[in-house]
Amino acid sequence: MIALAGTIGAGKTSLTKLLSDHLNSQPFYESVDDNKILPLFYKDPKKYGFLLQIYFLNRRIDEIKDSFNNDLNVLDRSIFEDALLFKLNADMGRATETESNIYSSLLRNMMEELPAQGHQKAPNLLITIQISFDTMLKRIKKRGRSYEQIANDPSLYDYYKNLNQRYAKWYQDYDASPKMLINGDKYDFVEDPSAARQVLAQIDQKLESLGLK
Ligand SMILES: Nc1ncnc2c1ncn2[C@@H]1O[C@H](COP(=O)(O)OP(=O)(O)OP(=O)(O)O)[C@@H](O)[C@H]1O
Repeated sequence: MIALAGTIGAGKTSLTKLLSDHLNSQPFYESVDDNKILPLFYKDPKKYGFLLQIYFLNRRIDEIKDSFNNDLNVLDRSIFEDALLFKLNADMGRATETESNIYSSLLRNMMEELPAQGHQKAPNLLITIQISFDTMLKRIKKRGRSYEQIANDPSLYDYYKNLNQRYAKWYQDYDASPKMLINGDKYDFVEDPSAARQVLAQIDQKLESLGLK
């Protein structure tokens, strides 16, 4: 499968739709609107941080299991980014060291590739959409999910800034599969059909070089 990555508002969900239509494969979306824990987490991150991670971990393992049968199925977020988000939250004092250690060890255990299993759990390709902090703020505002708005909670500004900064290093260090970057500032694939075509061409080229297409 192909997994999309990128910060909040990067356009993962939109690219999942575009790409799965283009490849004639199945998209896998993690529904944000049905997530009952997310608004609780934004209200009280210290209390709900760990629960939210366990929720996401469980959901993403489900997605991996459901999507493995086609190398070109598209997941709208990779499981590997959750660790980045959780580390940020732990560094901000929203999770204890014990919670953080248990999460890391659980993730490692769940993602371990076993010789007898039919398919690897890591994606065949990770596509990261990179956007600037400015674009991130604009997209979050434009989308308007109330609990994500800085206008309602000014402390989110620093959270988002820190998250955006951490993505560059996270991408550099990521080595669980082949990977590629899409410039989400330069290519507005949601609003501009020609940018969408260019992005799909870049991805096609990468898939061909990996023998997946
Ligand atoms: N592991 C996590 N820890 C904390 N919050 C998370 C985690 N994963 C997702 N979220 C939160 O869930 C919400 C949805 O995030 P996500 O980036 O998956 O979708 P999105 O914002 O719709 O992305 P896109 O616009 O790229 O499709 C955000 O508010 C984000 O902060």
